[in-house]
Parts: sequence; C-alpha cells; structure tokens
Amino acid sequence: MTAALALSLGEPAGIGPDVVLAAWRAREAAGLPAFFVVGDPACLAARARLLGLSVPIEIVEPGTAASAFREALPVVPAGPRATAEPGRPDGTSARAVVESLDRAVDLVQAGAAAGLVTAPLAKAVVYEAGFRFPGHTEYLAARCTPPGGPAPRPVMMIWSQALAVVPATIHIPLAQVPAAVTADLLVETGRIVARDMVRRFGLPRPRLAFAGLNPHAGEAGTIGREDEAVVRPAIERLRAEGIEATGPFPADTLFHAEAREAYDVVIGMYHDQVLIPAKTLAFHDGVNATLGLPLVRTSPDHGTAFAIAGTGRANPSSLMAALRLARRFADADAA
Ligand SMILES: NC(=O)C1=CN([C@@H]2O[C@H](COP(=O)(O)OP(=O)(O)OC[C@H]3O[C@@H](n4cnc5c(N)ncnc54)[C@H](O)[C@@H]3O)[C@@H](O)[C@H]2O)C=CC1
Ligand SMILES: NCC(=O)COP(=O)(O)O
Repeated sequence: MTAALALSLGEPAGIGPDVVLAAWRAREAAGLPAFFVVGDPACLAARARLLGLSVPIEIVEPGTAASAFREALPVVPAGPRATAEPGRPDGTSARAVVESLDRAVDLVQAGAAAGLVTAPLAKAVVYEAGFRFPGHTEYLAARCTPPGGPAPRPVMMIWSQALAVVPATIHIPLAQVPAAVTADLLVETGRIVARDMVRRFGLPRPRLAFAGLNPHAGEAGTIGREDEAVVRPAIERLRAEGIEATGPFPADTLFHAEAREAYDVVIGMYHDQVLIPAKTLAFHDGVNATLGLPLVRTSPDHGTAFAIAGTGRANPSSLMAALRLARRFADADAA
C-alpha cells in the first residue's frame, strides 16, 4: 500500500484540529488521499467532543496508517500533550506544535510518509518557545540542508484553480524588499517554478508572468529603477534558458480575469503583492505549497483563525485541497 501523507497538528488553540477532524469525516465524499496526524491524540479527541463529532481515533505506526484511514483517524503520537484551549493560545503547547512538525518531517525524510501537510501554527507562539524561523517554508529549507552543503532555496506558491502565485521574497519586512530582489533570486525562483510546473503540475510549457516591484512596473524607470535594472534582465536570462517568462507587468492590472488567461503563474516581488489577489480570489480553496525542496509540503492557505476555533465554523476546504495537491505532487515525484 502507498505511504500515507503526514499531517502536523499545528496550533491546538487554532482551527487546525477542527479542519483535520472535518476533513477526515469528509474523506470518502471528497475523495481524499489517506493521511495520518502526527501529534497529541488527546487534543484531537477533546476537540471532537467539544464539536460533538463522532471521530474514532486510532494510534498507529506510519506503515499502518493508510489501511487504518478508512475506519478511523490515524494518529502517530509525538511530543507532549497539546493543552491550549480553543481560541486561547497560551504558549504551553508550543513544544507540542514544534515536536509534531519535527517528527512529521522525520517521517517524510525517512520515506514513511509520502509528503507533509502542515496545519497552521501561530508564529508568535512558537517564536516565544525558541522556534527561529519566520515560517514553515524557511524551517523546511533548513531541514533539507545537507551537512556542510548550501541551503536549498524554498519557494512559496499559493495555488488554486483560479490563480497560482509565487512571492520571490517571503517573510521579510517590506522595507527590506528592494534590496532583497536581485536578478539571481528571480532567476533561481523562475527556474524552480518552471521545473515544478512541468514536473508536478504537468504543464509542458509553463508561462511565468513577473509583476514589477514599483507602481506601473516603474514606468520605464521614472518611478523606481529596479524593474528595468533587475527584473527585466532576470526575465531575459530565463528566456535565454528557454523558459517562457514575461514582464515586468504592473501588478495592479495583472490579476483581472482576462489578464489571468495569459499566464500560468505570477511571480511577484513580495508577499502581500501576490497573496492578496490569491486569497481574495480563492481563500477557501487555496493551497500553500513549498517548491524547491526534496520533499512534498503543502498546507491550507489560512492561519489559526482563533476567533472561530472550536465553534464548528471553520471551513475545511483549503486543507482538503492541500491534501489532494500533496498527493498529486508525491505521485508525480514518484513517477
Ligand atoms: N501556514 C501557517 O502556519 C500560517 C499561519 N498563520 C498564522 O495564523 C495566525 C492568524 O493569522 P491571520 O492573519 O489572522 O489569518 P487567518 O487565516 O487565521 O484568519 C483570517 C480570517 O479568515 C478567517 N478564516 C481563516 N481560516 C478560515 C477557515 N478555514 N474557515 C473560515 N474562516 C476562516 C478567520 O476567522 C479570520 O477572519 C497568525 O499567528 C499567523 O502567523 C497565518 C497563515 C499561515
Ligand atoms: N502567508 C503564508 C504564510 O505565512 C505561511 O507561511 P509558512 O508557514 O508556510 O512558511
């Protein structure tokens, strides 16, 4: 039987447990691939009780998760108890969150899971507990760095049927963006995106559209010089390698319906430039995928949504889309 996907628990005070339980309950109707949770089974049992859901939980080894999945929510226990109450993050569960993630990555790297899907964590909570990465993306790059070797470049893609976007810079302050946007960064990002769109999405000739950094993509250098000095030369380098890259385009007119016909993915210069249109168009179906690493990782595109944790109002669609996309990537990587 093919290995199942490993799902990290995420922040217990958030909606992670809610959407995990809801996704498992929808597994047959939604045609979900087999997955197992890595973390505290008691946290999931408590949330199921709170929500009035009947969800049998089975403690498993990773190798038996796929066969257990039909009848019960399989859980590979990891870390200490995750006790934070829904809607009330208190830091006491930070170690449970981080150990769940660490163990899930161990299992993927050991081949005991086909890929990693992460439930949202609360960045401020894990920072206080010493987690030193801005997000999963950067943490996973560190986990995938060979001893003594260079760190691989992690690429964040937010994907839905409506729109795929990639921020070239990820979790950095806006004031640092112009200096961080280098031609080498854009070329490396473009190569990773083009390769994964061929290999994992099955597009024979993906079309990459680059957003400019400045208003009107710099208006020929009159509103900032980065678009002509950095972005355009990077696009030319990618084109010289045979990659179908275009731009830089003004970001404000790059996301309307007709514009979206002309490309398969937008590479933007900073996080909010491309995540705002992506989440506006497809919040509940969007998936956050990490490209450029030697493992599969996806997650829902939303965060911990503390205000609705434990209320039954959390929509599990984004997690379900993340599970499907992780399976698709894992199968493509194995082919
Ligand atoms: N991959 C990850 O671990 C991510 C973690 N976060 C973390 O989540 C925390 C909260 O972040 P926010 O910016 O408030 O974003 P958020 O996505 O948690 O919430 C934004 C809004 O969307 C609603 N919402 C989110 N998911 C929903 C769902 N599945 N169903 C129904 N409504 C939903 C929330 O109630 C809220 O109104 C922060 O600590 C942030 O760091 C945020 C994004 C990704
Ligand atoms: N806005 C997306 C986000 O912050 C998720 O980051 P990561 O935890 O996937 O690195």
